[in-house]
Amino acid sequence: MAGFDDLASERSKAQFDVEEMKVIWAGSRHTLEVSDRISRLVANDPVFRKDTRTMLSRKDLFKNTLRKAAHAWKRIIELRLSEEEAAELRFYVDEPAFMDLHWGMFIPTIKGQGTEEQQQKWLPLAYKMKIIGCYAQTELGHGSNVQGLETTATFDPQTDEFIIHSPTLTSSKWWPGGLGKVSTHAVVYGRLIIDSKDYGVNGFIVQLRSLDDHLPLPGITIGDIGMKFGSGAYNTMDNGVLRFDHVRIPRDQMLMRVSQVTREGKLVQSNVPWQLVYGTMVYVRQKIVSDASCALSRAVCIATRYSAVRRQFGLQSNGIETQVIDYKTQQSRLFPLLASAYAFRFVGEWLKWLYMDVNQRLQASDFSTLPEAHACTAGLKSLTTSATADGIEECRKLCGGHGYLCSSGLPELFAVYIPACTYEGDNIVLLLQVARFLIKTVSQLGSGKEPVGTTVYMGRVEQLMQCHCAVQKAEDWLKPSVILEAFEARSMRMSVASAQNLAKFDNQEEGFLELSADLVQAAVAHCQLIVVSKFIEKLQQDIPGKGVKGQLEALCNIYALFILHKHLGDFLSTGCITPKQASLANAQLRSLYSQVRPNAIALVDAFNYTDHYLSSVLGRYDGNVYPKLYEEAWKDPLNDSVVPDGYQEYIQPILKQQLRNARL
Ligand SMILES: CCCCCCCC/C=C\CCCCCCCCC/C=C/C(=O)SCCNC(=O)CCNC(=O)[C@H](O)C(C)(C)COP(=O)(O)OP(=O)(O)OC[C@H]1O[C@@H](n2cnc3c(N)ncnc32)[C@H](O)[C@@H]1OP(=O)(O)O
Ligand SMILES: Cc1cc2nc3c(=O)[nH]c(=O)nc-3n(C[C@H](O)[C@H](O)[C@H](O)COP(=O)(O)OP(=O)(O)OC[C@H]3O[C@@H](n4cnc5c(N)ncnc54)[C@H](O)[C@@H]3O)c2cc1C
Repeated sequence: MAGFDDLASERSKAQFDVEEMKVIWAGSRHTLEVSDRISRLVANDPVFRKDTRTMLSRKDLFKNTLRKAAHAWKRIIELRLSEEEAAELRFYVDEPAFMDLHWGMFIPTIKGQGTEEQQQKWLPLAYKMKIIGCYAQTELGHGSNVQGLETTATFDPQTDEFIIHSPTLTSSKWWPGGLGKVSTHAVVYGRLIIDSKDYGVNGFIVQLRSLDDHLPLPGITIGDIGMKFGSGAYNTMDNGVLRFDHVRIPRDQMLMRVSQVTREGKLVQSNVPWQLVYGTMVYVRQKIVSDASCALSRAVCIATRYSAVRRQFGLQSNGIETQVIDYKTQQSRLFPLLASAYAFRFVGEWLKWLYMDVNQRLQASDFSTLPEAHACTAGLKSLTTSATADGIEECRKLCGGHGYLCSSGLPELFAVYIPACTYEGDNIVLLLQVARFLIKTVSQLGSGKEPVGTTVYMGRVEQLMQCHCAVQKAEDWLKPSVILEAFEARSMRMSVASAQNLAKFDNQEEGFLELSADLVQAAVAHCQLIVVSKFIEKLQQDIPGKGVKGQLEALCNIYALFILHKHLGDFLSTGCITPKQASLANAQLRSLYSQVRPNAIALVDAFNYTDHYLSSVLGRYDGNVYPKLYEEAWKDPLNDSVVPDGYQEYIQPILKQQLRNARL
């Protein structure tokens, strides 16, 4: 049978130890064990079925999500799951819900921005889910511009309270997940006003709904903002609207780690930088980078398996057609995405480390690495989510017509994923933050302040502005030092050119706006360098398992040379490489595709995804695509009856009309 045989035969061709690659992908043997166990637990639990999701009405879909969330919480308690296991369970349940915001933003905000006393008061309630919280920052009129928020929190010294108010329609909170129908509490961001003076944006814990009957508290108007893109998809989430009419909260519900308001109404700044008010966004952006590798690898797994099962044209001697994965065009679209999935996995791992490191330093009042952490999380969030959103759509096209069916799993994955390019910071706005950081770094070169972290390479500005790529033959592109130098030189030269152009403006802010499109490209170049360099660093670690390191080297080179090929204009116009070297890079890329080809199925098997998680007929582990596609079609509610509802009202009259016309 086609499919079964194809995938079995592909697996037998693998030239590396798949089980060891699974460990590399998971991060450790322990993580693999946890993820494997929990994914099976979820797959075998009927409550977590997801095959009807795209066909449910919004109300039924939402109720179904509530049921799953409640069941997930019950299982977490019953099985005494650790935090790590609970997070895996949430991952494999694979349905955005209010819990994500409660655990992913509300709790981290209290931890990061609350004082010790505030943490002691609120965290136990939140951990036991006696309250459910969300993160209410964005407003109808302001999302990207956080300093432009309009909600006010005015201190009333008479009662020792803040009055939370929405002064305009555009100040209505708009978008927060979990807010619309579920959350009992929110961290609300608003302008702190004391004695008519505006002290900028701060976070406040506000109770929204009664803990007895879930009704909104007096002065609060609250609801869901409506259907979003795609069927199923992110519509499991109750993104909400919220307005305050002079709602009073006690003074101690302002999050006071960064600044405190005293009983007398005095604002006292602590020694931590005010940017910590933005801290939750740094945490979540870091998480989003790891999630990008999951979403991309999932799409790539589906497209790769299907490409080995699908056959078109080119009858071989045995009378069967060619597997589409053997077409070079298919490989040149698919394998860079496979390589990107691995690249994002490793840069995500590194970013997690960076975040932990900065957090530890913050606890010890060392704030020196905060700007670097902000630039890296913002830039990599932007780079990886944009590439993943595009990559999922490319995987849909790689699956031809069947990729457009919901049963392929790709339309819903795309619809769920694409808002990641917007939430936690619009991707362009975030790249502009990176650009500011780069321009600042360049402007400080030669001032005695050495660049640190991911900008260390800028310390070699003279060498990087002048160096010439040493490639003479295609294989030279396999040397990590050659690749690194080309990427460093490109990024350096683009940042320096932007800084030089900026210097021509009398007004730097005006210049920044005028040059912003170029600045964004410089930021992309820097972020791509980070991804390439972290992949290369990963390969310098001890990597056990037959053939594993070789496969990862091939993927690393594919990622780097694919990016070089895609952004050839940058590399050529900055003089980092010559046209001849570009064509050698392309030749090397083709040869790398041939190297990966026999291992492609094993490389996606290493993600260790269950069929439940993939939820794709095309990506099934056994490759049994056609019988299952056929079977799925019959499950559509339209096929419940042979003659459709509406036949007599709408089809029959047309047919009869045509009959009369024909007789005329
Ligand atoms: C069943 C139970 C299961 C349990 C387990 C569950 C597990 C779940 C766990 C985890 C899941 C995690 C995932 C969570 C789900 C994700 C869903 C997503 C939901 C979406 C949420 C949102 O979207 S929230 C809203 C996000 N909003 C934004 O991102 C707004 C973007 N805008 C900004 O960030 C700022 O406005 C901007 C930075 C653009 C501009 O700031 P501004 O102050 O106006 O000015 P600027 O001059 O540019 O900056 C000043 C100064 O500050 C520096 N800086 C800026 N930002 C930061 C920062 N974040 N950190 C540090 N520093 C920062 C900037 O560089 C400047 O510095 P200097 O140049 O002055 O040195
Ligand atoms: C699914 C989803 C879930 C969300 N969940 C939450 C949540 O839980 N809590 C919460 O508080 N918020 C949430 N948000 C809101 C989200 O954080 C904002 O939508 C996001 O920060 C982008 O802001 P915006 O919508 O104002 O976009 P805008 O800033 O209005 O962007 C519109 C366009 O303008 C461009 N633009 C904006 N500023 C600049 C600039 N300075 N220079 C150049 N171009 C610019 C952008 O690139 C974009 O093309 C969510 C959003 C979505 C889609």
